[in-house]
Amino acid sequence: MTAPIAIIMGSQSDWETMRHAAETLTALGVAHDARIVSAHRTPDRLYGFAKGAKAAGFKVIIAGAGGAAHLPGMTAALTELPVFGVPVESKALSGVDSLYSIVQMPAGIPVGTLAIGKAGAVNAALLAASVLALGDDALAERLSAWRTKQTNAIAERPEGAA
Ligand SMILES: Nc1c(C(=O)O)ncn1[C@@H]1O[C@H](COP(=O)(O)O)[C@@H](O)[C@H]1O
Repeated sequence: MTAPIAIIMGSQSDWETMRHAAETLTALGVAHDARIVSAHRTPDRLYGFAKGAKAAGFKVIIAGAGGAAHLPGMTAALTELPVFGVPVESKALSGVDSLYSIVQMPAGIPVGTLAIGKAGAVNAALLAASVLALGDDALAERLSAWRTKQTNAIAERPEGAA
């Protein structure tokens, strides 16, 4: 059976960021499939993946890319599955280029755009899991437990305070 969530990224170099989405999904017990797909460098692979994603059984796509980050938008243009875009932090412009490339989609082709970098990758995974949890009570409970654990890990007083 195909994993319900695809994590795609434009380059191997994005894995350092996108692995945080994979690790969050693993912590939630959600199966996922990570792949390198580039609108620029492997356009045929992107077309085949995005056109076939729904039939393959994917429910949500997380797409991370940096710089001229066309991957999330092009993926959304080719499938009606929900697409969450993660702007990868670029060297030249610190990810602002990635963010702007992903966030300003024209009306009609939506990409849910997250924050730049690790926080965006983690939150993309949590959002994707929330979508799946609408039809999966056991996952909804695991998500709730994940939140509780996070809350409990935060101390009430800062270390070093008198
Ligand atoms: N933005 C895109 C796309 C795309 O949008 O199709 N394909 C690769 N890239 C990005 O190029 C950056 C540099 O890639 P390299 O490190 O391979 O040179 C990566 O962040 C990747 O996401």
